[in-house]
Amino acid sequence: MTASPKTAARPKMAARNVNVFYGDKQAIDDVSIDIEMDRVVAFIGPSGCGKSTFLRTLNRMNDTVASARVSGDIRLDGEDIYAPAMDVVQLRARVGMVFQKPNPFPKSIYENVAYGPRIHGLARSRSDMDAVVEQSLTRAGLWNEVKDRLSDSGTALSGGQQQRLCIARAIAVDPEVILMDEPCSALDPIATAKIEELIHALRGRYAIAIVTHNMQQAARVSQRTAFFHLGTLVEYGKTSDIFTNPREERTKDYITGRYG
Ligand SMILES: Nc1ncnc2c1ncn2[C@@H]1O[C@H](COP(=O)(O)OP(=O)(O)OP(=O)(O)O)[C@@H](O)[C@H]1O
Repeated sequence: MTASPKTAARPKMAARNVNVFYGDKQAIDDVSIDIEMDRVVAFIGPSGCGKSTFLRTLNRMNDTVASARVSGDIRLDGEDIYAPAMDVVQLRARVGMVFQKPNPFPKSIYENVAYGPRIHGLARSRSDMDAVVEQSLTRAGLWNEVKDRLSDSGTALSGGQQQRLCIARAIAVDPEVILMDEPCSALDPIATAKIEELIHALRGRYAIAIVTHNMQQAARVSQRTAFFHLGTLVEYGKTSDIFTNPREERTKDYITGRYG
């Protein structure tokens, strides 16, 4: 189905008629959606409905799965991200990703953030790099907690701090879109609240898509919600409408906890 709520926002990414197969098994069935600038879209739906698979099509992370095959059309600012000429390393800098389990490199806090800008040539000098690291950690809400121990290992931080470090790492290469795949599922409620505050703070600067199992979280952090079921996009619209007045019976059943 095609789903694009009436909105003045500019689509940053446009997916049309996207299908994903793992071998013979179809995981995503004809999904079309716009990901808008300055907004957070939450992908919700029961386990196995294809949320992560669809999220991963948006920066070609499915390329890393040998059996995965993607068809359809996905554009970033009008540019076909599956075109043969697309530089996938560049794409993944423009469309960054934060995973379920925080995965800092086994390197210093500073190096975790500096690594991407260095390989993308985004800092010309040590002082440039220092500025990028400070700005990224500040935007990720972590600077004050780590500024006096930048040479400590990233893996020595708490889980919530590690996840904010991973967000700083994504931010450091100046992305346009940030994809988050259940970023709080390994975190306690306090660390989760910090990530949710951070998502609010980042909203004006990036287009953000978040997969979450937690419907309260979807309601708190997103302005748009996409409900997936059995690989299809059942309903997409304003978060307040999806949660208070869904059009589809299947959406209503899911948000009222009838299944999932
Ligand atoms: N690497 C893979 N190889 C084969 N099948 C896969 C692979 N990854 C996912 N699938 C299948 O694709 C379907 C969608 O999975 P996906 O992980 O995208 O769903 P999800 O909605 O994110 O689930 P969850 O909420 O449990 O994380 C499932 O049937 C799953 O078993």
